[in-house]
Amino acid sequence: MRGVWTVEQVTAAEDRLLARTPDGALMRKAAFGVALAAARTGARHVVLLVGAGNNGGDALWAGAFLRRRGVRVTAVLLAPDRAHPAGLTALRRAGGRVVGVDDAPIEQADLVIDGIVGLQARGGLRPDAAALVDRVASPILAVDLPSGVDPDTGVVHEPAVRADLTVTFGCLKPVHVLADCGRVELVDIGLGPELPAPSLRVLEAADVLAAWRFPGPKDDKYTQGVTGVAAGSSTYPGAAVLATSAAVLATSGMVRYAGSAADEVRGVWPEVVATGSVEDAGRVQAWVVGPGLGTGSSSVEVLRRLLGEGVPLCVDADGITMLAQHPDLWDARDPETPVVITPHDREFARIAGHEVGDDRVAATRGLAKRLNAVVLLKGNTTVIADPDGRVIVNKASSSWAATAGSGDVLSGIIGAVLAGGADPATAAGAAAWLHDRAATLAADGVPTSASRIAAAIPDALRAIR
Ligand SMILES: NC(=O)C1=CN([C@@H]2O[C@H](COP(=O)(O)OP(=O)(O)OC[C@H]3O[C@@H](n4cnc5c(N)ncnc54)[C@H](O)[C@@H]3O)[C@@H](O)[C@H]2O)[C@@H](O)CC1
Ligand SMILES: Nc1ncnc2c1ncn2[C@@H]1O[C@H](COP(=O)(O)OP(=O)(O)O)[C@@H](O)[C@H]1O
Ligand SMILES: [K+]
Repeated sequence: MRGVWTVEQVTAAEDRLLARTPDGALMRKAAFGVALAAARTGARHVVLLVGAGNNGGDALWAGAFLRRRGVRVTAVLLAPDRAHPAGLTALRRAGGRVVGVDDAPIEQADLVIDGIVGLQARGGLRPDAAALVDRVASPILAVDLPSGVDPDTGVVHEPAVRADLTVTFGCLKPVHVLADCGRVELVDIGLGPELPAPSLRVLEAADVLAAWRFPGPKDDKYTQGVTGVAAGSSTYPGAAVLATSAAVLATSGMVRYAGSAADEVRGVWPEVVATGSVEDAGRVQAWVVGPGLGTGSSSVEVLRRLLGEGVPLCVDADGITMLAQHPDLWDARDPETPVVITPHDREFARIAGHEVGDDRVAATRGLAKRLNAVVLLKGNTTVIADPDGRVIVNKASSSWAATAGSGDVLSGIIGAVLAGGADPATAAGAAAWLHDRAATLAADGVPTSASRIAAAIPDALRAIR
């Protein structure tokens, strides 16, 4: 698990660290990390874009270190009267060239270092900076974060820098897990002891494995957690097959299916215990409800019944629409029963009563608190919020999951991990992580489909075991 801290948290921690470190030491440490990363690219001529603050200071100091290694360095000052004085002196002493915007040798650079703005960034690039960035054809190394991208929300305020590599300091900030920063390198500046509990978390392979339930010598088909799937309709039997497939492939215990697509499900998966209705389904340890289910009165009653069963529930697709249309459905639920809802943006708007907006983390966190449910907001970056305020973020490794029915697969995986007994937010996070890997594996560089994503679940799991 990796932690992510907001600008406010980082700034407070840096203030405490600054108070007990010699003047300028932190910046030089940070800048040295930038210089090392720049040197590793093999660039012979580095152009620094230098803004008014400490972010520009980092770039200037990095330029000084690079110059001492024999690299040609030209600093372009965007705010000449406010450029970091010590950094500027260091660069000049090392033999670096300093020019104004009009003389920027952008086209001659092998590497451009973006020191325009850092943690204090507000809005997009100003016109003079934007005009320079527009001319860049070489790789760009962003200091701390790509300028023009909001540090806390990851919103890209055009025009913005598109970085190939971002070198950040002390800890990851939200921008690094919410936006495209290229490859992200973290330089240790000793901030760790000053940091509070992280604002966001990113799961790693080991966390995903730990959330999964694998059979041991004492297990049988029931003890690993039975997953129930209530999905599909005569119009959408495919959703039932997809969600069930994912549940079958994600766990080795038992999967029950209840609904009107029992024949279709049985035809694909003879091992699934399929019945026509949830009343006849038998006991499960978690339910997936909603994909392709429809929103008519009988579907509403299915959802009401399952919300009252007292087992963890993943509510997706039509299930979310029904919760939005009939808020009284929540009354059927014991508030202690974990519920995970998995909206995409339009479903989010339906159930929240407002658009997601720019701050996807805040929106997801707010809805989770209001509904007392885990909310998984889908997209290229999936945000998972627990009602207690904890948030997991999963940035996709590819966009191949943007294909019809892949959400049904995700809900099946979530149900399986929930049935295995994982904490609901962790289950949702681990499922999103694995779903993304399965999509990337299934695609292998060319378009794929939801069935293939489901079929790649075992390979995705095998790759991390
Ligand atoms: N505080 C510390 O201990 C450390 C800070 N470091 C660096 O310091 C940076 C933060 O420095 P600052 O607090 O000086 O702030 P910045 O360098 O982020 O911002 C500088 C100025 O740019 C202005 N600005 C905001 N948005 C802009 C935009 N879109 N275009 C142009 N200008 C804009 C701001 O109003 C501010 O006055 C970090 O990102 C990091 O690079 C590092 O040296 C590590 C240590
Ligand atoms: N651009 C994207 N990059 C990566 N993953 C994506 C992207 N767009 C959607 N996804 C993922 O694909 C799945 C789509 O789910 P959903 O919108 O419910 O589709 P459907 O209703 O067709 O099943 C979600 O897991 C979502 O996070
Ligand atoms: K920057």
